[in-house]
Amino acid sequence: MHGLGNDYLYFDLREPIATAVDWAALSRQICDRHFGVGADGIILIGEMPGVDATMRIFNADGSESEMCGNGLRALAKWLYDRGLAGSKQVIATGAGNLEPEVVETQAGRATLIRVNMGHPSFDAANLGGSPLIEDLLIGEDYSLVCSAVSMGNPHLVVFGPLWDDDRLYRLGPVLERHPRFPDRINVHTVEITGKNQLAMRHWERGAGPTLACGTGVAGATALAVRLDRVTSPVTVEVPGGQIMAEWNGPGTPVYLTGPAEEVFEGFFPWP
Ligand SMILES: N[C@@H](CCC[C@H](N)C(=O)O)C(=O)O
Repeated sequence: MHGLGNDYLYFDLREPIATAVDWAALSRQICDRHFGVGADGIILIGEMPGVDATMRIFNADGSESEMCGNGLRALAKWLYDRGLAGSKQVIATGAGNLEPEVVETQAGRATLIRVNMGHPSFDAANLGGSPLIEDLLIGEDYSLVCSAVSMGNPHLVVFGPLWDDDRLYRLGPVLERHPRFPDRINVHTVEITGKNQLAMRHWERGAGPTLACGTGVAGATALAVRLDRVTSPVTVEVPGGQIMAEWNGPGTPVYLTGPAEEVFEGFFPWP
């Protein structure tokens, strides 16, 4: 399934499987776009009392993340389309219990999902001591003004004209592994394109360039509102399409509204 081209392979683990699986290794292997199926990561669907489902996400390089915004919308669609949950859901993630709601359907299938993504955190402690904005030194004599935000997972935002491929592919991996962020970080170039509009490109931790990053959109929108650069609601243009983000300031959660699509279903031959 995918949300705006940010694609994941989902494993339904509500019935436990007999084999012990190295999920990190499986993710690396199956997400390879030439030697595997190809995806930005894998998502494990599980069960737990009190919620509609649980979700774990591994990036294509095998690293595990706390959360995935596009992946969560697609999981909500999966549950809804199969009659496993209603339109208002609660899904347990590494970033806490989050609440997707199916807001549009076609022929009984979810097409648009609005998600309460939880509260953004600009708290220094979440990002290895990074303040809201700083001059991040890259190499010996080059620095970038960056902002950092956590949506359960960490994001670095660089406001300014949208980076071209050359800049994204050069700076993305360097910033992802900047020593300031020992757990690595998702990197976003963000251009303010209107009072209620942003354009973004992403270099994701563990996945590289992706067509969309939901938690990144949520975090960047909260930062842009907090810095008085846009007013909520905000339409965000990402390489894979458009998504809507809302944030009404400190003490309130970020909401994201966007599509999700299912591409195929199959059976995995567990050894
Ligand atoms: N694409 C996702 C985020 C996936 C995890 C991320 N790469 C990380 O390591 O934190 C989204 O839509 O939020």
